[in-house]
Amino acid sequence: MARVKGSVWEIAPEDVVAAGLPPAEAEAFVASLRRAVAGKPREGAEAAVWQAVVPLLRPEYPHALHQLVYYSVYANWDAATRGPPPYWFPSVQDCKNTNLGRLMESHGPKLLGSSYKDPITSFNLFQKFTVQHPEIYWSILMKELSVKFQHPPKCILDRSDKSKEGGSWFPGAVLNIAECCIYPVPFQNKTDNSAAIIWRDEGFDDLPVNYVSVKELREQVMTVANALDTLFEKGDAIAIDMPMTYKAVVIYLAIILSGRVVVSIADSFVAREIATRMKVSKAKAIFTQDFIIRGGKKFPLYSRVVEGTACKTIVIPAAGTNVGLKLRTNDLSWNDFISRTSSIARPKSYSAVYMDAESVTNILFSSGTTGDPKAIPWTQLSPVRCGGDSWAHTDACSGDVLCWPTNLGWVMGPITLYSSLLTGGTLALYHGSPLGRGFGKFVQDAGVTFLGTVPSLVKTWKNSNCMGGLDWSKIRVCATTGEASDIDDDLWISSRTSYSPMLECCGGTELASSYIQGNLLQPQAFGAFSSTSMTTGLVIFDEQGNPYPDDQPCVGEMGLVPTYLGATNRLLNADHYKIYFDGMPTYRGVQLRRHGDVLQRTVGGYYIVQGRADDTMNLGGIKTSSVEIERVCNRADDNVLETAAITVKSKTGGPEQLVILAVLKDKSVKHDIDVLKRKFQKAIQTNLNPLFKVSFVKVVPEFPRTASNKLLRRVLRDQLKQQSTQSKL
Ligand SMILES: Nc1ncnc2c1ncn2[C@@H]1O[C@H](COP(=O)(O)OP(=O)(O)OP(=O)(O)O)[C@@H](O)[C@H]1O
Repeated sequence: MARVKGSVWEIAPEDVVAAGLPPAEAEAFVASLRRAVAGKPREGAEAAVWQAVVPLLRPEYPHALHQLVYYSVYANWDAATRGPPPYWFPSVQDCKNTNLGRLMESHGPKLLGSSYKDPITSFNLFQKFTVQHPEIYWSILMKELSVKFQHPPKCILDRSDKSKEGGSWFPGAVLNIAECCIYPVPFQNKTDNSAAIIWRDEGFDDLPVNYVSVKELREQVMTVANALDTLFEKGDAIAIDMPMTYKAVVIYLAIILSGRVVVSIADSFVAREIATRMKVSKAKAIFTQDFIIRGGKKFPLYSRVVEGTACKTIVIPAAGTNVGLKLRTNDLSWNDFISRTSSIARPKSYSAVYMDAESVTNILFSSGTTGDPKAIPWTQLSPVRCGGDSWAHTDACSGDVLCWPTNLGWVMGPITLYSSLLTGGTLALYHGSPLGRGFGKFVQDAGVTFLGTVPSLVKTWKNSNCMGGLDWSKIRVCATTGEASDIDDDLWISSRTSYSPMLECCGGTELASSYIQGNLLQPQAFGAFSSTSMTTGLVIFDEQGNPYPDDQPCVGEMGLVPTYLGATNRLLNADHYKIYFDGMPTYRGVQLRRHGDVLQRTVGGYYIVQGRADDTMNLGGIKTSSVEIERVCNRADDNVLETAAITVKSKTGGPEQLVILAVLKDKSVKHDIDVLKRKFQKAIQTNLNPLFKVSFVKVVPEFPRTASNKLLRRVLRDQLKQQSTQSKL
């Protein structure tokens, strides 16, 4: 961490040298810094000062220099009275060229009357309008996506059936959402020759990237759909357990195009987890690879899958054209599967199977952070929500190349697929590990314009410094999701892309989208969400279930207004009502939908996720969240990679005791637990509450995580509970 100054005016050449610039360059840098801030008020104008100095901060500069400037500019910013410090600002001119800005310019005056000013000034007003009139918003937005109905819906939202908490969306509509992804769309400038997918295999980092055109994608999807018809019934559930390669995307779309249901299983699961997911979804078959090639290593996949299921398995070779092992009698290699279309007159043509909007297209599983993973059916409405939210919030459109390293088994897989293919964008897929330089080189060579991440990935890139020298200048928007991000890691990635906005996204598999999300029409602050998403009604309530007023800073559990396009109305392995509604407070006569997150609404209307309600702790009578404590502890010592805060109760009862577990960056460096404890204690007392007392600190090699890499605090709590019987806890 760089030495931080009390203000940007105090930065001297020696600080810049200490941050890594050569002396001659440091002199020039400080001179331009002084010129940039000349005449700016020394107090209260941090945002203007930051905007003035950002153009000087080149992506290739050492991170310590970016830290020095950013933290010095905001050294005296009081977040309690001013909200989180903004680092990215929309301009009136640029925002009129964004998807949402254009939409607001065309419809704002009509919908909001004289209250409408421009997309920046009127953002909040417009968002509120979309909550009250989701039908109007979605009817406008549908014209921007490549969603084509075979029969149009009778209306957008029918609220008459009171037994349906979320209402009926698009009643009467008939379509096939996969078909909507694979045809040219003139108004999106999408032709048969446009790139639908760009991909590269790990290890081929110096070869040109590969392109799949819209026509090629369509023909491959249709061939697979024809092959599926030779083996399976309409409506069958077919699983995919393999990396998110371009072939996996072809298979995904073909299953849906042919009127079947995809069962998404992340490729990291062990045989037992595969078995559970196959059973719950009643899948008839599974697509997989012989191996997974990742980070230069070859991991068995087929053997894991067959240990988990007796279903027919279709095996794609991870490398080359032939499967690299012997298959069970009933299983098929990819080549044998495709050759089943050889007797079909036109194997590359296929008539899509049209279905109701509410038909299931995909069964996904939640991460299982709070308990057993839920089996979540996505209908044809869920992709509409994904595409619509990406169009509006991350500005996905024709010309964009979208990359979000993930898997079709995680919600971000299908979201990224639809966000690219329904908005006219191109999907970028790296077949290999996203942790190393090879991935970063792909981002550069594919011309990625939108880069999605999860916090652990950014942390790895930053700490290994593996992306040095790469040109990521085409990236115009970054995004992060999954768990709370680290402000300094976000600063790192934003600085690597000339301070493009790093949009926070937080939602759920069962929502098919984010309920809070950044956008390009509001100033962005690291680690904070600038708004609820379009049409999302959100209520933060106190422990008695009383809602806080909309415009008031507060902290509490949140609930959603249930009329939420794309959200589930059933689960396959649990009682939907019990999980999402039972015991929830009502708001304006409507029972809220549970999501389980604790949110802080700050001054200025930003949201900060404080973690799951289940992870809330009570320290000396004060309710606080683990995430909040971890945020300050992560920065308490340079050798701390990450921390987990949990509380334990002694067997005899009494107050909850705060335990901080830490993973160190350099595990070979000797650490002193008492010093670490003092540092955590000081950081918590200075930044959060002088009354919070750290009872115990433990250094561990790594944290238990869900397969999607989310910290499992409930497992840590259980482990500590067991240990506490013997230890001094
Ligand atoms: N950007 C983010 N910042 C903080 N937390 C996030 C962010 N994105 C997602 N999350 C957390 O992840 C949750 C959504 O994850 P997901 O849908 O996979 O289900 P889960 O809650 O992890 O699993 P389960 O429902 O099985 O417990 C959010 O509700 C939130 O708690």
